[in-house]
Amino acid sequence: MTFLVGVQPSLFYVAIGNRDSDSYLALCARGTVIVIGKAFTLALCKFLSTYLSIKCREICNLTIHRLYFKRQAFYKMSLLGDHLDNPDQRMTQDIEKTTRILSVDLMIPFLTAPFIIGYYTYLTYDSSGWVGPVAIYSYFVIQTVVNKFILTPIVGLVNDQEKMEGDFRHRHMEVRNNVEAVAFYRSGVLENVMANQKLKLLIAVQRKLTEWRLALNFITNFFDYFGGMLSYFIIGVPIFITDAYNGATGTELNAIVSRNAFYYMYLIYSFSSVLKLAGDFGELAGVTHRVMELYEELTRLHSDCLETDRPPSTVPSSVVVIASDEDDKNSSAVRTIEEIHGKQLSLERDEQEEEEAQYLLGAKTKDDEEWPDDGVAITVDSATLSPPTDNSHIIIQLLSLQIIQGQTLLITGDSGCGKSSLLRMFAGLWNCSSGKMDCHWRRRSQNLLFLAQKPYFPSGGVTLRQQLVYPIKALPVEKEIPRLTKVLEIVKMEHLIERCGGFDNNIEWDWMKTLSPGELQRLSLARVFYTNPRIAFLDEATSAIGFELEMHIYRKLQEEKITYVSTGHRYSLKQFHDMELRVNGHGGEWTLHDIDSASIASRTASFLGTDTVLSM
Ligand SMILES: Nc1ncnc2c1ncn2[C@@H]1O[C@H](COP(=O)(O)OP(=O)(O)OP(=O)(O)O)[C@@H](O)[C@H]1O
Repeated sequence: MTFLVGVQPSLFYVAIGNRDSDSYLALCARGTVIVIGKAFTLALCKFLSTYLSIKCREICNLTIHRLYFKRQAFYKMSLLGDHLDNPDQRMTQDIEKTTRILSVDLMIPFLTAPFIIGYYTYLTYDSSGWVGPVAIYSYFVIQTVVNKFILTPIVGLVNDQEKMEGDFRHRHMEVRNNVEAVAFYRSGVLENVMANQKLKLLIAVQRKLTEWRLALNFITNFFDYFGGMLSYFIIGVPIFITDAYNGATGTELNAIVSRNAFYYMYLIYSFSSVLKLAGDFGELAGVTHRVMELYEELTRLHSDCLETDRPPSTVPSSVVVIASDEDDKNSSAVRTIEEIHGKQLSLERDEQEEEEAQYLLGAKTKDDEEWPDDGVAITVDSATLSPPTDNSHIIIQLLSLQIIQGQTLLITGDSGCGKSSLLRMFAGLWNCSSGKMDCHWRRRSQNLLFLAQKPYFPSGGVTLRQQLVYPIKALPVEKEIPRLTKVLEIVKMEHLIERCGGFDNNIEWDWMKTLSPGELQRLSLARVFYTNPRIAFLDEATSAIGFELEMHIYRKLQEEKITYVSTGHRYSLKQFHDMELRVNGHGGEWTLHDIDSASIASRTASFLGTDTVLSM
């Protein structure tokens, strides 16, 4: 199409020069059709390449999501992957940029360039002999060498700029997530200074990049415009030096000059376009590097997997269990991943994937029998625990104990002694540095449910039902309503039903910011009553709740026959536990002993009504 559009003026020169009105009208009609064709082709190319970039983005994002959400990789990455900045930015922006530059900006020019350059080289040779192609090719080589020198620093700077952008945005996210605390501290000025520091770093890199781009743009524009002149230098060769068109009339010469100029200019333009892609390549290299770093880090984390209670097959990141009543279990168990979540995209489809999905749906898997069940959930044998990033800090030394269904355990100790860290070890998030910890049950929420110290409620159109059944996925099942209402009544949060406009109303407000800390803790505990796990691990789960409500909740846990392992500071908690593990926090010392619940209950009774908090 470009060729037809390009030679059209030379045909006009002939028709107009010969005063041939019939040819002139025919050329007008032909020109219109060609332009329509060209416009349509260009629009179609853009459409297809954009479509391709969307598809590529989907594939890359789904692949990285799978690795990121699989087996707590996101946790390990935030804990151990300090050298990898802003994984969220890499997933949300860098992948989009990579696929857009690759598919929209680079692919079509790159695919078509060899054909265009080959064809126009032939046309140039045909009309000017070897002088034309040699001149244009030499011109291209010089341009490439100059570009190369400028492009190398640009790649590094693009990489830096992306990192600074991420840090800058992260600073603002942090303020947004903690608006209330910042307002209470009245620390707006300090936050301003810290945000400005990040901004300054970003602006400095952007300035440098802009300066290098000035040089790049100057060189590119210079070669662009000089290319226009070069085509006329070449046209002069057959006319003035080789006398090839001596016999041509003025009109014919006009047509020849117009046609040949188009050939040479288009060849030069094709080379310039390929070189202009160099800028895009620089940017592509910068962002692709960031995406690949993330991919490699995630692959490394999985090759070095800490989790041992699950077969090493990949658990599809988006597989979650549908809330179902007992009698629904069998029907939900036969659902495939596709039925539940729509088509899943998986590059390395795993044989065990379906099996894992069934396991998460509550169906028995064939190796379920391999898991012994004598009521012992966890055995810790001479385990020494340190934070993963600091082996010299010993939290607990040579700990030996068993977590058994039916036997409640209270972990006590001063703040920072390592109570939450022990739960991290039980949950398989941290490994013991020596000794052994075996989890005899599959770590799923129906067996072992962990409530973190800081409650978590996802936001963005999540319904009350979904919050209650988290971490499983809820479908609107009418008959579950009495059960959900009962669960809310236990934690005295039934007023939420009205506030949320029912169980299935999409809530737009931020749960974490709107509900009080006590309400958030009560709603977390509602999840325990809903899930009804065999053992619940409660990390200071009642610290923001009044004394009486705490007693009520622990009594309900006992009524529901849910075994629990709690951490906490309140003396009153002791009466609800059989054993106490006291962590001393000095070089990892600890003591484990039975609790005489009866005497503690009578002592606690004397405090009742005063809501006194006593340190243990
Ligand atoms: N990711 C981490 N990297 C390094 N050290 C950590 C990490 N997380 C916790 N620690 C350290 O491990 C120790 C134990 O922390 P942990 O959160 O278990 O205390 P805790 O007993 O639960 O405290 P609190 O009662 O205040 O909740 C602390 O000294 C803490 O600073």
